Amino acid sequence: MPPSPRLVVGNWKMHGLREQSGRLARAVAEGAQSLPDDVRLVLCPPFTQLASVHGIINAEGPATPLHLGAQDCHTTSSGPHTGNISAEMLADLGVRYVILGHSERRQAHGETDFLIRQKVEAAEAAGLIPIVCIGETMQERLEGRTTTVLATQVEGSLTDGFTGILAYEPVWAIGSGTIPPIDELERTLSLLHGLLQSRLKTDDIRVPILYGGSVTPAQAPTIFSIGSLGGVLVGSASLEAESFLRIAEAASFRLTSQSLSGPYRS
Ligand SMILES: O=C(CO)COP(=O)(O)O
Repeated sequence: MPPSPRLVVGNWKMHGLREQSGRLARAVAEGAQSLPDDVRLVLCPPFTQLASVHGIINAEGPATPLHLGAQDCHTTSSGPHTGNISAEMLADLGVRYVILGHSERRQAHGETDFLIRQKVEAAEAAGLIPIVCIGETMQERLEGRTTTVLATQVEGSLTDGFTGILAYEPVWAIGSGTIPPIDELERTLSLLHGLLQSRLKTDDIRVPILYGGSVTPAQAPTIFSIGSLGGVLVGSASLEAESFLRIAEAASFRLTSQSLSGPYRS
């Protein structure tokens, strides 16, 4: 059976005014048409650009490998929550994916695993695919607590029948220009697969695991040499069409077919 397409997700964070966002989305949409068919792209612009980016993606027609994602949602579908956006509102706009529990939200907005799980429930109820971020800080890593931290986050942030996407983003790697040593990353992915098995009480894990943190065109071939990797979550390098598309090209299994026998690919 051919492997599932890899996902290359661009998290634009709080970047992008109308003109620049439009230019970036159009360039990505155009480049996406010539990508290998085992790669899918997701653009996650700020809320203010979702509608216009949706228009640009839609203009490419239903067969486009490019989809729309948001960067957060509220736990409920509507109500007196000034300044918040619900999963239902996102779905209504044509959004398909939503990033939840990003470390920048965990740290700057005090988001807990429990809150994130409630958001995951809301996203699932609205028909969105949640991309749940987890990852250890440098201090936790130095204290040898990575496994415990990841186990707690997987246990607390995911719903019982979770069918979304898990993104492993070591906090210390984000924006640092550094990625974990590749053998360590491979071991962590294997660990996460085991944690998913016990959290979801099944050996048949279909949850793709993405890596995020300083993914660049230069690092991408090394990262994608891990056959079991479901894709990547890209920050800064997604703000330029050329670098984002180069990462997407490197995601194709055609380049990495020799390493497809990863430790837990089913
Ligand atoms: O936080 C990230 C994606 O969600 C990663 O950001 P960078 O790719 O800029 O390190």
